[in-house]
Amino acid sequence: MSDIIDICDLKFAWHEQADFEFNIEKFTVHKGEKLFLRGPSGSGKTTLLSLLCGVISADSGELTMLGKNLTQMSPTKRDQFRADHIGVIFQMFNLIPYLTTIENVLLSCNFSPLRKSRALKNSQTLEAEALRLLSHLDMGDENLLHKPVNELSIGQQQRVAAARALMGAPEIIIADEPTSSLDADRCHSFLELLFKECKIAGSTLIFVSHDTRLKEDFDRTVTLNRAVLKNQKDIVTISTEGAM
Ligand SMILES: Nc1ncnc2c1ncn2[C@@H]1O[C@H](COP(=O)(O)OP(=O)(O)OP(=O)(O)O)[C@@H](O)[C@H]1O
Repeated sequence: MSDIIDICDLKFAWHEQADFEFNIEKFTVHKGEKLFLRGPSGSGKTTLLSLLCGVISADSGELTMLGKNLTQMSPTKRDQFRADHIGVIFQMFNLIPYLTTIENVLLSCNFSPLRKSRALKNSQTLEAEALRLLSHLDMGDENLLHKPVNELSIGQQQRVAAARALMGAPEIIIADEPTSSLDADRCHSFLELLFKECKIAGSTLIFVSHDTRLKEDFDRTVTLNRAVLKNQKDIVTISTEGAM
């Protein structure tokens, strides 16, 4: 299996005096993998996702995605890289409340001609592709499509956020605790839909959750460990369960 993400000797601290430092010797994610990322509160899950999304940059080391070293890119190039190659599902979904379901899904293509052209390979128009994805996620009902998203239930908003992330078939989907506000049944059915769509799009999934019951459904579990060291800094390392 080829690697889609490769981290080598990466170091990151929020600032010089911070009591928290990332120190990742080696971390790889394979193409098409479904990865479950866990760790106690404060262990750095969101920080790692921010590094992967290029919102922040490592202090040293290498973070290579799709063969490109993000640590050598300018912030503007990283923003474009994220728009082209990464679909993000946020914990609070980050939908635009006054826009409709379909308008929110179309947003993904606004900043990426690449994703726009990929979406148009699947369907004749962007609207048709958004509708196709929303239908697969059980959100194709005409009444729901044209409703402002702040009038949708949490479960419905979550599926709109998933459709937005999947629009234009990005190579990587990053999901930051998207199921935290769902009951067990709805959580399971959401995961099934997400897995199915990632498979169709050929996307690699990195999924953060505190709910370790979900990990059985994933190819591999990665745990962030925060170790308190004598020099007052906590160093975060990574350990893995499951086949590499
Ligand atoms: N913007 C920031 N500036 C300074 N320190 C930060 C910032 N964001 C996070 N931290 C610190 O980095 C460490 C890791 O935080 P992070 O949010 O990545 O953990 P987490 O595992 O996602 O936690 P949780 O599960 O509670 O969301 C914490 O010590 C936190 O205080």
